[in-house]
Order: sequence, then structure tokens, then C-alpha cells
Amino acid sequence: MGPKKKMMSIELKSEIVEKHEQGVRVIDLARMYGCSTSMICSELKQELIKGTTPARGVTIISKLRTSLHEKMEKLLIVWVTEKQLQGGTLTQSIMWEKARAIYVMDLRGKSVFLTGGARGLGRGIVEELLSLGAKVLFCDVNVEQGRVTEVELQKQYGADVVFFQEADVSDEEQHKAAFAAAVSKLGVVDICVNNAGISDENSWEKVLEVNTGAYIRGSLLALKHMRRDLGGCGGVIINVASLLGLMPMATSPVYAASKHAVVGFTTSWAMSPDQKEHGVRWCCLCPGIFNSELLQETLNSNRVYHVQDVQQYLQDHGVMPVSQVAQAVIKLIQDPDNNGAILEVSLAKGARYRRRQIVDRDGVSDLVVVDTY
Ligand SMILES: NC(=O)c1ccc[n+]([C@@H]2O[C@H](COP(=O)([O-])OP(=O)(O)OC[C@H]3O[C@@H](n4cnc5c(N)ncnc54)[C@H](O)[C@@H]3O)[C@@H](O)[C@H]2O)c1
Ligand SMILES: CCCCC[C@H](O)/C=C/C=C\C/C=C\C/C=C\CCCC(=O)O
Repeated sequence: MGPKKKMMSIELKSEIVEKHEQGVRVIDLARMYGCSTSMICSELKQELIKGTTPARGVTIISKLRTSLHEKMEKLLIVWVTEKQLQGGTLTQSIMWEKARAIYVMDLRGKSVFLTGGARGLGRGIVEELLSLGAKVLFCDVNVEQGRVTEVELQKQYGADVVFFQEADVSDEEQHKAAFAAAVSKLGVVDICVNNAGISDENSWEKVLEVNTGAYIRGSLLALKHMRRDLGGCGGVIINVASLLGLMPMATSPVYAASKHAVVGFTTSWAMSPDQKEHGVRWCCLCPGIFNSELLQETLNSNRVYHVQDVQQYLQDHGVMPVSQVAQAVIKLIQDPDNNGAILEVSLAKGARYRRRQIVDRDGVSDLVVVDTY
């Protein structure tokens, strides 16, 4: 039997709600009342739901507005005023464009740790990030290609904004050392992209080590470093999964299992009741097939079952360029309101946020479809 849940009197609950409304943080309330932050959060949520009238609903929503929204509105008002003073013309679409530009996360000077950046999608993401002014340390097991990529990107973007570190992320020590190198070279890690992946149905242990184990380790390393409640600066964790993290495929049972695990892990952490205190945003990218060395190697080997089905699929559906998928990662990083998001990317439909299906917690398979943000 698990530990007995601590009961709270009604008086105590309303005292907590009152203190929270006066601005006392969840973590401080937890310390004050000697219980967990998740218990405080669930009490606060229950109170909000019970007492809601339309008028109170508006008050609650306005309290949920983040300081980011307020900052954005202030910047927009300043910009509109300046434009009007200069006698410029303002249309709704110009203002909308400007609001978007203010709203998205500014990547200038942001520090990124990415795995598997020597080639393929990883390299594509690094290039997009550098072009938007971020600094990146990427690691890869392929030392030769990693060094070539580092030299090429340093030539284009500058020697002090992009660094390569040799690491096999299936090795705990090497993975930790690469993350530590990012902190030491960049000062901080604001964004962590777990991207290094393999596809080989003959080697299920290795696939799970790289595609799942290293993603979990990398996410937890980043979370520990970023958590605001532990003195960090907050941040974003992007886990590159696959459409095969959302659907089955006879060609690739182990690969699909490894990617489903990543989606489950990432979206579960995003639901943490302490997420606001952590200040860490969790997202998944689920692309269809794009044109990388991984795809070519898979097609030229026996690493999937029924390889002719993959070839047929490619003939029927085509294949995305890496740049399309890399830009989708930037979209995920820049949207500040998408904690828990799953972004699907396909040639046919482009980049689309997935509406989430929640299975009833009693285990009955009634599905509730919700918009997550
Ligand atoms: N190519 C596709 O069609 C496709 C589709 C959906 C998702 N994905 C996923 O996208 C990610 C990137 O794939 P890609 O197609 O660019 O592959 P890729 O093979 O072209 O690039 C992957 C990079 O990761 C590195 N890597 C592999 N194992 C590593 C390890 N143990 N430690 C450190 N680095 C390691 C490789 O050396 C390589 O540089 C993977 O997670 C993959 O599963 C690929
Ligand atoms: C439509 C799913 C795309 C997922 C791509 C995956 O992450 C990476 C794939 C790399 C190599 C190929 C592996 C699996 C094949 C995927 C689809 C084949 C479809 C075959 C069929 O229709 O049965």
C-alpha cells in the first residue's frame, strides 16, 4: 500500500488559496504547509473549478496571463504609437505580423545543446539556429563528420558561436560530458534538442539505448540544469521523435516502440503540476520521412522489414527536404505557449500541431480529444 494521502481541512485549503491569490508561490506554499507542490497545485485547481462563475472565469483567465503576454502588448503599443507619430500606414495584417515577430522567442544569444548534429536533420537544425543568432554546441558519435561540419559552420557563422564535441549518447559518461561541455562553452543551456537517432530492426537494444535511453537521460540532464526552482533560468526541451511515435508501421516495430516511448515521456513531463515553477517547456517533433543519410542507409540495407514497402511509400508520397523539418523545429522552439505540444510534419500537410487524445484514466477506451494550447 502507498503512503496515505494527507487530508486538509477546508479552512486550511481556503488559507492556501488566499495566500496564492496574494502572490505566494506554489513552492513557498509547499514549504510553509509541509506538503508537496503537486498537492498544493491540485488543491488550487479544485478550488478554481468549484467556484467558477463567468465573472470569476474572466478573473482567473486574466491571472493566467503570463508576464510574457504583458511585455508583448507593451512592446506592440510602443511600436504602434511610434508608427502613428511617424505618420505611417498601419493595416491589421501589418500589426499582426509585428505581433507575431514580438511574440516568438528571440533566439539571438540563446544557447543550445543538440545531439547528432554532424549531418542530416541535426545539422539542418543547427544551421537554422545559427542563422537566427543562437549559439550551439552539438555532439555526435561520428567524429570525422562532426569536425567537418564544425569547420564549415564556423566559417559561415563565426568561430565563437558553434562547437562540436565528440560523444556517443548511448554512453552515460560521454553524454554527460558533452552536456557539461555545452554549459562550460556557452555559459548556460537554454534549449536542448535531443535528435541523434538510428533505425535498425536487427539491433533492438542499441535502438532503445540511442532513441529512447539517451533522450530520457538528455531530457533529465537539461531539466536539472534549467529548473528555475533549483536556480536555473528555465528553458525548452525538444525531443525529435517521428510519425512512427504516433502510429504503428510493419517495417519498423522496434524503431516505432523507441519513438512512442519518447512521445509518452515528453508529454507526461509536460503535464507536471510543477511545470510553471520549473519554467521548462517540453515538446515533441514527429516528422514523416525526410531525405537524410539515415533514410538512404535504411533503404540500402536490411535494417527494416519489407524494404520494398518503404520504397513504394516514397514513390507514392515523396520525401521532405531536411530544411522543411528543421524549420518546424524552430517553430516549436519559438512558440512560447506550446508546452506539451506534438508537431507533426509531412509533405502533404506541412507542420501541424496534433490535437491530443486522452484515454480515460479509469482505463476505458473512451477518447477525449483536446486542444493542448
Ligand atoms: N530520416 C527520416 O525520415 C526521419 C523521419 C522521422 C524522424 N527521424 C528522426 O530524426 C532524427 C535525425 O535523423 P536523420 O534522418 O537526420 O539521421 P542521420 O543518420 O542523417 O543523422 C543522425 C545523426 O545522429 C548521429 N548519431 C547516431 N547515433 C548516435 C549516438 N549514439 N551518439 C551521438 N550521435 C549519434 C549520427 O552520427 C548522425 O550524425 C533521428 O532521431 C531520427 O530517428 C528521421
Ligand atoms: C510515415 C512514417 C515516416 C516515419 C519516418 C521514420 O521516422 C524514419 C524512417 C527512416 C527510415 C525508414 C523507416 C521506416 C519506414 C517508414 C514508412 C514506410 C511506409 C511503408 C508502408 O506504407 O507500409
